[in-house]
Amino acid sequence: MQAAGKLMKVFVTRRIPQEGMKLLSAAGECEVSQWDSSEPVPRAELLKGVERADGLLCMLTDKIDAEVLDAAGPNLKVISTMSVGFDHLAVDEIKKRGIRVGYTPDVLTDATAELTVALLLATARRLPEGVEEVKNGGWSSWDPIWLCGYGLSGSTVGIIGLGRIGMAVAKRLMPFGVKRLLYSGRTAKPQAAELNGEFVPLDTLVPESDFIVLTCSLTPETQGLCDKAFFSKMKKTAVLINSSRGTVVNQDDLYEALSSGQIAAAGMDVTTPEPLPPNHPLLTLKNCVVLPHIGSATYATRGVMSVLTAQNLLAGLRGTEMPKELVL
Ligand SMILES: O=C(O)[C@H](O)CO
Repeated sequence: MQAAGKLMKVFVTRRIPQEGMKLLSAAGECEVSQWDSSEPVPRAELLKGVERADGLLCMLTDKIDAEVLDAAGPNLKVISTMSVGFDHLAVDEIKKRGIRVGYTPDVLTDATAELTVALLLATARRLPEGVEEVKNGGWSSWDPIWLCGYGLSGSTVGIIGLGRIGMAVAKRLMPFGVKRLLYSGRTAKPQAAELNGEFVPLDTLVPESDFIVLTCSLTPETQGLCDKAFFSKMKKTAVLINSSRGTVVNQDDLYEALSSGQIAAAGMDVTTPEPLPPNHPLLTLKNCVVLPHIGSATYATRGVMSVLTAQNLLAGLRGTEMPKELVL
């Protein structure tokens, strides 16, 4: 509990939407210091900023490990991340020290699902290539065999990780005339029944899907899941979409699969590293569409995420129930 009149020390690792910052200052309970930049906080500044902090408001770009927790010291009660993913947090270390964690599930589901569908359509129907051809004079006439791609109608869609976002993606794709919805993951999901989703092993999903969508979390089981062996089982006409985490895909193997025609195309909103260097081999391929991790990037969603992150932080500081606490 806060001693009377004493402000809790909070470090915010980035410039965030003002709704969230307003909430923190309106609470009048914390002394906030902030890395006030649109670039990630350098490691040395993070280690300095977090010293003696009671609360840390961080981003998915900040690696919160034992070194950061040691630098913070024993006052740290709460870490509130402005993300639904938490693979950047050393959960075991955090749990050991009794620090609570807040995160932002649900509020970004619709925006992320919408972007995933947009990326799938853009990749399958070759939109970036088409736009480029219009600009560079490559469009000479309407051509019966030019810039053909793959459509969803009558297709089989395979979703790996049918959680909140996976389900929202599936709901949006079915009205395009998808014939079969397959999904793989740890457990069968009762909610998949409303879409006639079939829970199948990966060995079935991979060879039978026309579109494979990755919406799983990054875990030891999913790290490097999409590798040479995985791509060799996919249809040559299949499209891979990744809106989970970059390291679920082995990018060297993906490059091979795309450049050799082993698979048709890939659309990735997440990469390793982020940002992907502009000279990365994947960016030389026409059948690879890469976005800069913008799944949740609508004005409204980012505003709501910042508010929820601030609410979680304040609740953690007060020792009350958080709107969205990660159960460690
Ligand atoms: O984990 C998250 O929150 C997404 O990847 C970005 O919004």
